[in-house]
Amino acid sequence: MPASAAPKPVMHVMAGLLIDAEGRVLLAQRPAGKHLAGMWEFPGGKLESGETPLAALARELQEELGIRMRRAEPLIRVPWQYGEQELLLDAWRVDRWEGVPRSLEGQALQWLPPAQIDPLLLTPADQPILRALLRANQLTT
Ligand SMILES: Nc1nc2c([nH]c(=O)n2[C@H]2C[C@H](O)[C@@H](COP(=O)(O)OP(=O)(O)OP(=O)(O)O)O2)c(=O)[nH]1
Repeated sequence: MPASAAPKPVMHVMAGLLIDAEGRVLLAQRPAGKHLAGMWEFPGGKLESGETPLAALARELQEELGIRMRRAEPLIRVPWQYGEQELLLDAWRVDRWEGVPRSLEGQALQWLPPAQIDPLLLTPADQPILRALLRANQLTT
């Protein structure tokens, strides 16, 4: 099989659901010119080679929002496919951090109660993540 026909490796993407004291979650808007531009997502990004998932999440939150992640717990892993690219979207709840999240990469940010998020404004792969968050919240209230 020619190298070009080899399947692309699955892309492992970390997504951090920052939950504030009022139970709101932080959303970031994907910038113009990128895949899924204009859609809302959870801050995060791809693992770099040799990086552990949690180290990658902590790095992305530092780079994008300027915060130091202090506590995270796994929420759901969502296998997805965008065109030829297979993805594993690895979503964690982050409920403790240092610093005030701010936009360091020009992305719009907003805090919303999960029940008020319109799933259609999220990337398609984030819709199962939102459902998992709403389910988890129902179990704890
Ligand atoms: N970070 C993040 N990516 C997501 C989410 N939902 C979702 O479908 N994705 C997709 C969008 C991209 O196709 C892929 C990886 O996103 P990324 O943020 O690391 O990469 P990017 O497209 O911004 O590109 P790059 O400039 O960082 O290389 O994951 C999400 O909630 N957070």
